[in-house]
Amino acid sequence: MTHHNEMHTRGPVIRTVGLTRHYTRNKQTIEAVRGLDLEIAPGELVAFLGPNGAGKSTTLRMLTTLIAPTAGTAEVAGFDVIRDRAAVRRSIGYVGQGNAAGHQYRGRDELISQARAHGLSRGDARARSEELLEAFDLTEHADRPVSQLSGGQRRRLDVAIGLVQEPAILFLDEPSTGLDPQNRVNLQEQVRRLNAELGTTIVLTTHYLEEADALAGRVIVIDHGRVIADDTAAALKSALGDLVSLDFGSAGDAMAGAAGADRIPGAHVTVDGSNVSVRAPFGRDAAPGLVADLAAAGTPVTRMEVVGPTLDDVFLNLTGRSLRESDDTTDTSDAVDAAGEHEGEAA
Ligand SMILES: Nc1ncnc2c1ncn2[C@@H]1O[C@H](COP(=O)(O)OP(=O)(O)OP(=O)(O)O)[C@@H](O)[C@H]1O
Repeated sequence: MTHHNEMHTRGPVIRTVGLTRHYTRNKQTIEAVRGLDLEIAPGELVAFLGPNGAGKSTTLRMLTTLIAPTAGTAEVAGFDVIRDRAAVRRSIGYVGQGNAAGHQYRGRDELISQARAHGLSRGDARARSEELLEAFDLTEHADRPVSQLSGGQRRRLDVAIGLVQEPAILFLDEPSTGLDPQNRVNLQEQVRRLNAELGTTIVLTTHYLEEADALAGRVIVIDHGRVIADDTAAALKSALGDLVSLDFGSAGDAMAGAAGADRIPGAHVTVDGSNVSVRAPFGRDAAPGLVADLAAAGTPVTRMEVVGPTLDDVFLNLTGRSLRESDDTTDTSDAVDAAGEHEGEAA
């Protein structure tokens, strides 16, 4: 299969320079996105990871031409999001947080007609639609009008509609929100397949660490409208390193343990009573030697635990806040204005 949209560039498919978006609310300026410089190459699978309100959706909405930047520029598929809006739109697929499917149509018809509208042959459109209905547990609901589907079923149909179009570049805004774990797995599989088999460039937003971790080749961590980290999940995590927790028989032994741990390259050591925590790249590899040395010195470790870093640890290290916590807190403060410009979000 080939793409139906030719791009007129060979460089990055997405490039932003100083991309900025402000909102004005109650005479106050909200700097939702603050000077984003990004380059995304063809075929990349990128996750924007960040808490609620970080600016992920706003970024996606600018890249998909739904809202205009306040400042800066963005090119998608080689086209400027302001000057060549129509060309950008022809090159992309987008699944927003709202609903895409028309109410009166049956799910299957909606899928097939979207596939046809994006250039698939009648046969391919049918086959691909059935495949996606199956993948998202929608087969038995496919003949019901969309208006009669539950929130979760509609969400799955929306994601399926985004995937059926087979665009060169696909934007998914929190595609897994509202999906149960099994459907999340199905979604990830479908996204991975589009990326691998068709070379589709995929940019998705998520606040699920596990999803960014499992799915994306590249994780762009966004907080307060800025990029605070941009790398593979593996690189982000290994730069932070493992957490080694050591218990000792006494606080005195722990002090000796901390002194030993300090010699591990890149170690960040904290002591709490008779416990020593060591955060260090390759901490897992250094731990056995440290334990042996301490035993030989007469200050033995009584219990050791090694925990690999998570993306949440990465976020915590960069911001001083947990991604999960900041999620909750921002959520409440934002709730007041939730009715803003957003498309009606599925409950
Ligand atoms: N239409 C709007 N009017 C005013 N402020 C807005 C509007 N849309 C978003 N904002 C504000 O801009 C900031 C960034 O919001 P945005 O939706 O881009 O974040 P997000 O990272 O996508 O979070 P979420 O996961 O909740 O969608 C937030 O402070 C939000 O309240």
